[in-house]
This record gives sequence, C-alpha cells and structure tokens, in this order.
Amino acid sequence: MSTENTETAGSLADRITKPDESVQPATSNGSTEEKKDDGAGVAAQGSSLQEPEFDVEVKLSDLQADPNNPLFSVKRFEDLGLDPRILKGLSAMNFRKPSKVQERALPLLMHNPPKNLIGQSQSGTGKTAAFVLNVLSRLDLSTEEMRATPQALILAPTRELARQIGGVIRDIGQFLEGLTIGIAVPMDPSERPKRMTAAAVVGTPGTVAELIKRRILNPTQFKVLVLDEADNMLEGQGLGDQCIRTKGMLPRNIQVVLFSATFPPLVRTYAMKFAPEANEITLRHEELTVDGIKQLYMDCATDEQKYNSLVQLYGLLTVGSSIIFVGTRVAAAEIEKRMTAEGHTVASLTGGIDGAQRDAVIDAFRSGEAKVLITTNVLARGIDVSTVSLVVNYDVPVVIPQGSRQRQPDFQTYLHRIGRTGRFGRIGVAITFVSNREEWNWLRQIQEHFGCAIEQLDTSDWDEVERMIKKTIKNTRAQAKFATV
Ligand SMILES: Nc1ncnc2c1ncn2[C@@H]1O[C@H](COP(=O)(O)OP(=O)(O)OP(=O)(O)O)[C@@H](O)[C@H]1O
Repeated sequence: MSTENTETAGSLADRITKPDESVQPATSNGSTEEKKDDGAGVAAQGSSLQEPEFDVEVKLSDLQADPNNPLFSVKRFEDLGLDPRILKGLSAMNFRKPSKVQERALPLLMHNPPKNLIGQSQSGTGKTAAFVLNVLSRLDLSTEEMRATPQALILAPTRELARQIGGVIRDIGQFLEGLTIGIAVPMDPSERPKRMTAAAVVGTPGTVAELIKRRILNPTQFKVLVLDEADNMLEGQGLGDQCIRTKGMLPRNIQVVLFSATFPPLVRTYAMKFAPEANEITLRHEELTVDGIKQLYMDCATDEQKYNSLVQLYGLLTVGSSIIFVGTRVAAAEIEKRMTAEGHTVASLTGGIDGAQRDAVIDAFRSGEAKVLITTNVLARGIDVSTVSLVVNYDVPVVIPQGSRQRQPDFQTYLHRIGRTGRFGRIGVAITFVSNREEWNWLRQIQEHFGCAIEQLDTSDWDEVERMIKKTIKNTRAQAKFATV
C-alpha cells in the first residue's frame, strides 16, 4: 500500500468528534476552524511568486469556458436540481460554476432510484463537492429524530482528510438547518461519546467499524456510502479489509460512491465488485496530469546534496506554502530536526505523531502559520490547501508490488503528491530530487507513464534556479489560461 496507513485493524484509539467539536454544526456565517479560501481565486494566494496584477476572476472563468479543461461545464449549479439552501451554500463559498466532474457526476448521483458511481477526475477538480452535494441532497433533516440519525457515511484514508471533508460538508451545508456532522477518527477511548448522533458521518474505516461494533454508531439507516481516495482505500489489506467489513454492516441497498483521481486497472476491477452496476466516469492515465502543475527535477549527486538543495530552495519554499514529501517518518524527523537546528522554520506531520498534534500541525499549515511542511505519503492524497505553490518530492515515491521484492515507481502516489498544488485552476511547481541512476530511471518511467515532460533544473546556478521557478510559475499560469488538459 503506497499511502502511509495511519489506522490499522488493531487501532482502538478512537476519535469521535461530535458536531460541536472539530466540525461545527451548520451555521449561517460559515466560519470555519479549517479556514478555506473562497475557491474562486486562481493564483496561489499570499504567494509573491504570483504576479499581483493577475486577474483571478478572468482566469477561472477562462478555464471554465474551455471545453477541454477539467473545470469546464455547460451547466450552472442552478440546473442540477439542488435545494435552494444548498445553492446558497455554494454561492457563499463563491462556487460560481460546476467543474466537469461535478456537472457529469451530479445527475448520475442524484438520480432516483439511486445508482452506484465510480468517479475519476484529475486532482483538485472538485470531487469532494460532487459527492458532498449528493450526500446533502439525500439527508432527511425534517425531524429532530432524523437529524440525530446517521444517514450518510463518508470514509477517507486519513484523519486529516476526514476532518477536511467534514469542513466541506459544513461549509456547503451551512444553510441547512439542523445539519449535524460527526467525525470518527482515532481518539482516546476516554473521549468517546456513548452515541454518535449525526446525520452525516465522516471517518477513517477502522474507527468507523469499531464504533459500529461497539453500538456507538447505528448503521441501519445509512443511505449513502462514499469512499474518497477509493483506489487507496480498496487496494491491499488494512484499509481495504476495514472498508469491506464496514460495508458488510450497512444496509444492502445503500448507494455506493467511489471517487479518486486514480484507479489502477486491478483496483478498478475490484471497485466494480464493491460498487456493483455502477455508473462510471473514467480518464485515461495520459489525461491525468494537470497542466497548471509544472513538473521539474533536480539531479543531486548525493543524499547530502539533496539536503543542501532543499535548504537552498528554502527561500522559495517560504514564498507561498510548500510540502516536502519524503519516503519515511525517520527521514521526515531527521530533516525537520536538521533544518530547525540551522534556523529554518519547518513543521512536520507523519503517522508517527499523536492525533492532537497532527490536528495542530495541519491547522497551522492551513492557516499559513506554518509554511513549509515535511511529510510522508500520509498527506499525499486529498489534502486541499490552495496556497501550496511548491511540492518537493525529496524522495521519488516507490512501491514494492505484492509478490515482488523489486521497488517500482509509485505512479499513483506521484500524481497525488504533485496534485497538492495546482488546485482548481491554480498554478504550481513540483520538483522531484533524484540522486542516483535508479531514481532517475523511476522518474523516466513516471514521465512515460503519464506522457508528460519533467524538465531538469540546473543546481549549479541557484540564481538561475530561482529565475527558472519564477518564470515557470508565470509560464504555467499563461499556459493554464489556454489549457487543453
Ligand atoms: N465549482 C467550484 N468552483 C470553485 N471552486 C471549487 C469548485 N469545486 C471545488 N472547488 C474548490 O476546488 C478545490 C479542490 O477541490 P477538491 O479538494 O474537491 O478536489 P479533488 O478533486 O477532490 O482533488 P484530489 O484528487 O486532490 O482529492 C477546493 O479548494 C474546492 O473548494
């Protein structure tokens, strides 16, 4: 499994956040603890890598008017049969037009009788809102009793993603009176409530299964089951087993919705069993890279030179927000320690730290208080922080396929990692470090797999590197304006 699995079958430290805790009940002011920007901006906000005169409104509408762009749609949200209070929520979030995946998925999702859906779309194109709109449309909040009855279950691979999705439900549903949201992620057993009484429940699979088993969460009235990052959730053991176990405890006729940017062929076959007779929205792997993300690599002679390159880049990293992906928790801790000792301000988040600390770090990163985040694959997927303008693959993501001893490039993880930048038409830069022939080969395979160009940055001239990155952002932005993704 490529993503660092933070919750295993044995993990009993359950975290349940009642609606009034990390995710607040729907309010009309839409204030959020995990403050998101309004979604209409295109350039990385707060980044001096962007040009200030840039007209973000023009840009997003240009992208949404290009039929070849994943953000394109002919319809308006008003044409999709949504409740006026939900439309009001979208408007408050400044979502003007649906993206392609939202326009295509919503009629399929909201059709009655409900049908299953397997949906694929590039990173940062609004899959979350697509399934959240369906979830909100299907909740019955008409009585006190129903408001306290769990009706929709969304499973995500990590606590950070579960909390983020809870925030999106709250934001879009802010005008739905009585909307209650429960977050079920690992927490101390002493903090567990006796009963989870929220209409929409978002959680990680192990915790949710455990809550159902302990009769804290009543599974009998669930109408919708969503798996976000579904390929990751279903592949391999661990999360996959937990998802199957959980689904086995839910009503048989539940609507199953699977979303991801990636569905490798083997997992897709399995996904079709998990979501029988599903409608499908698919992409070829050559269509998966996002034009707004400029992909670069740096040839570093040694591991030490990798570190030196990172430190050299630091000035650029802090211009916007940046994520540095490393292969292991140990590597993350070492780099953090070394950089901190040398006077740099960096934060780190891995599966090795406790839940409360993880929440504090990701919240600080979202708010911009922490600008450089060192992490493992635990944050490779789904995390949406629109100010991220730079992603560094300090280590090329690799995987050891089952039954093999040979490491291979992890195509899916590469795509998800670089997709933490370039969100919803924004521009971003992804730099991968390679320090030997093997890594260089992996990178070449990644390039071939996605049919994309990954250009070299020359580390012998740092002024040139800086110029190149700034120029890249400018060009990428110009390209993205006429993108044919
Ligand atoms: N119709 C819209 N108009 C404007 N902004 C939108 C719209 N839909 C989604 N967004 C914004 O786009 C960003 C990316 O959305 P989201 O996180 O759902 O992407 P995703 O497709 O799930 O990506 P990933 O595959 O990386 O998980 C979010 O900040 C969201 O608020």
